[in-house]
Amino acid sequence: MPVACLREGDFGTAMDRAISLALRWLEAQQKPEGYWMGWLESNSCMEAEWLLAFHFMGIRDPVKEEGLVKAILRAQRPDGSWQVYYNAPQGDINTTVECYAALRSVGFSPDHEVLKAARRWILSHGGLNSVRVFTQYWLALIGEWPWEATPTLPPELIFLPGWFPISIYEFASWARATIVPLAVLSARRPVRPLPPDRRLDELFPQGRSSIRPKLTRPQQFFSWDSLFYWGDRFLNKYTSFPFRPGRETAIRLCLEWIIRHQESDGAWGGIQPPWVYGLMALYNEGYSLDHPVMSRGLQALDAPHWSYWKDGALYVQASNSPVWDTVLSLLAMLDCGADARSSETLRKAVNWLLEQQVTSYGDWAVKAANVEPGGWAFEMANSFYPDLDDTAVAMMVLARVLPDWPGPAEPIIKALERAERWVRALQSSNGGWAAFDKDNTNRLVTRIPFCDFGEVLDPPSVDVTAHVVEALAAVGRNRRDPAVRKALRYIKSEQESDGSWFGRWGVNHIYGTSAVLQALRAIGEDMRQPYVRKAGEWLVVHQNEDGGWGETPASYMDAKLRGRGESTASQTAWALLGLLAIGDHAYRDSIRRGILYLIEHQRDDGTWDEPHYTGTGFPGYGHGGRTRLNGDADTLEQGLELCRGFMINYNMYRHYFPMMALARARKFLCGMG
Ligand SMILES: C=C(C)[C@H]1CC[C@]2(C)[C@H]3CC[C@@H]4[C@@]5(C)CCCC(C)(C)[C@@H]5CC[C@@]4(C)[C@]3(C)CC[C@@H]12
Repeated sequence: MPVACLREGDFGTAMDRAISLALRWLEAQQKPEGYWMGWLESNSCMEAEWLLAFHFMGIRDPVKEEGLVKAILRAQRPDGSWQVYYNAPQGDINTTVECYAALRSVGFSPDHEVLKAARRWILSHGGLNSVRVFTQYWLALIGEWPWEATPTLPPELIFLPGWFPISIYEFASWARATIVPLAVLSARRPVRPLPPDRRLDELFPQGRSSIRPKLTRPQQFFSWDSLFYWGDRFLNKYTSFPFRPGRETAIRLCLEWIIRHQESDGAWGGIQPPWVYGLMALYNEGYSLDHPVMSRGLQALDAPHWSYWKDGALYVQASNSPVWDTVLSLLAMLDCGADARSSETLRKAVNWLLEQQVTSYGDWAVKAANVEPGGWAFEMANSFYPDLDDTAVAMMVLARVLPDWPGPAEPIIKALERAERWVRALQSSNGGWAAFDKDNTNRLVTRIPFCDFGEVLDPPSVDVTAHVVEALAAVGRNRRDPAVRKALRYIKSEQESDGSWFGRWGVNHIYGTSAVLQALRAIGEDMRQPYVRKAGEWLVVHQNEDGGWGETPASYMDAKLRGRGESTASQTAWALLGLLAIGDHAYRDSIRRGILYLIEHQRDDGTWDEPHYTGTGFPGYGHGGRTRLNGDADTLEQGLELCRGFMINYNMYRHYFPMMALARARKFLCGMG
C-alpha cells in the first residue's frame, strides 16, 4: 500500500519500521573503536592540490597519482569545468584551473578532450586573471604565475602579539593555521617549474604579459584599502631587498609554530590546507621527505580518516568528522529509545567520546586566558582547535546518558563540568558563540589583500549559539542563567524579517531556523510567542509539494532562494525537528507529510540517498551573501561566478537527522516513545 494512504495506526507501524531499519543500519556502521565517520565530500581541489604538492616536493607515487587523477576526471562537468557542490548552476574557476594544472603536471596533453573542454571553459570565464589568491599561489609554486603579481603575506606577522590589532590570532583558526606556512612560501617565493612540455602556455592565449596583478590601486588615497595596497606594494619589493632585518627570525618562528602544531596523526588542524602547505613550507626550508615531521605528515595521507578509495579513484577529505558523526549518531539513537544499560553500541561510543575530550591548551587560550581546557574537536586528531559545535552536542549526549549509565558516573560528570566551564569562557561579547574562538570579529583582517578566499573571521553564529544554549539546558540551566539570557537576546536580534534564521554551518535558513527552535524549546521558552510562530510559518510555507524540504547552497548568493530547493532527507529532517520543537498540533498535517516523505524515500537497507550538499564550510559570497569582502559581486550572476563558497556533503547527515525526526514525530503524532 502506498505510504500516503496509511491510516493513523498503520502510520505508527510504518514509522516504527523505518526507525528500526535505520537503527540497524546505523549500528552496522559503527567502527570497531566505537565511533562513526561518514565521508566528508567537498570538491576536486583536494585531489588536484595533492597532485601539485607531489610535483612540488618531487614525490613519485604512481598508484596514488593514478587514483587522484581518476577522482578528478570523474568529477568533471559536461561543460568541461569542475564545481564546488552537486548540481551547482555554474562551474568554479578556481577548482577548474587547479584541476587543469594538476592534470597537466602529471602529463595530460593539452589536446586531450578533457583539457580541451576545461580550457574552453576557463578562457570563456575570465581566464587565469580571475582566480583567487590561493590558486595564484599554486600557479606561482609551479612557475606559471609571477610571484610579484600575487599579494604578499609577510612572515613578520608572527612577531605581533595576540593583543595587537593585527596578529595571527585575529584570523579565524583555519585561516591562521593556513597563513603561517603560506607566509613562509610567500617570503621565499620558491618555484618548482613544470617540465617544458607540461607548462600551461595554452592558458595564456594573449601571452604571459597579459597577466594582471590581483591588486588594483584604490581610488581614495586616505583609506584602509589604500594603506593595504601600498603596504603590499612595499612588501613585494621588500622580498628582494638585500637587507631584511628580522626576516630569517620570522621564518624560523613560523617553522617552529608549524612544527609545534603538528597533530598526532601527522596532519595539521584537522583540515587539508595547513597540512599540505605546512609540508611544502617545511620541504622548501630543507626538511627532507624522510625527516620524522615530514614522513608523519605524508603518511597521514594513507590514514583511513583522511583518504578513501572508491572504484579505483582516490579521494582526499577536506577534514574528517568522527566526533561530529558520533555525537549526532548517539543523539539519534537516544531519540530512538536506545539506552546505555541495554545497548553495547551506545556504551562503546560514549566511552570513545569521553576519551576524545581535549584536555590540553590550544590557540583559543590566547584570547581566553586562565580557562581550563574541556572542549571536543570535530576530527580524529585536532588538539589545538576544539570547537563549540562539537562540544555542545557532546554535552547534550553525555547529559542524556548520565541517568542510565551503568558504570561509574564520575568520568561523565567531570567531563560535563569541564566542558561547561570551557563553553562559558568562550562566549563572545555579543552573547553568541563562534565555532572556535571568542570575539574573533576584527574586520580589519578582511581588508588584507591576501584574504580573498572564503571567510577569514570566525564571528559568532546563530546555529552554534543555539546548540550551546541547548547544551546548557541539557545540563540543567534555564532562561535565568545570565549566559543563556545574553545568548537568547543575540539569537532574537538575528531573526530575519521573514521569521527564519541564517544557517552558518548548514544549508541554510532551514538549518539555522531548526537549530534555534530546538534550543528555544530546550530552554523552556513559551513556544506560542509570535516570533516563534513566525519561524514555524516560514517552515510550513517552504515545504515542497512532495512533502519534503530542500534549500540550495545558491541561497547564500541569492536571498530569493532561501528555503527553496529539491527536497533532501537531511533538510526535511531539520524542518521537521523545528516544527516538532514548536509542538503545535496546527502543524500536524505538515509534519505528517514530511514524515511520509522520509518513509517513502528510505532505502530498503534503512538509509537514505543524498547527493546534495547540505553542509557549509564557507557560505560563499556576493549578492545576498552576509560577509562582503574585497571585490564582492553586486549581481547574482557575478556572485555565482565568483562564488567563494565551500560546500560539504556530510555523508551521514542523510541518516541520523531523519532518525531524530522520525523518533520525535512518533512521540508527537502517536503519543508514544
Ligand atoms: C561541527 C561543525 C558542523 C562545524 C563547526 C566548524 C567546523 C569544525 C569547520 C571549520 C572550518 C572548516 C574549513 C572551512 C576551514 C578551511 C579549510 C577547509 C575548507 C578545508 C575546511 C572544511 C571543514 C570545515 C568547514 C570544518 C572543519 C567542518 C566542521 C565544522
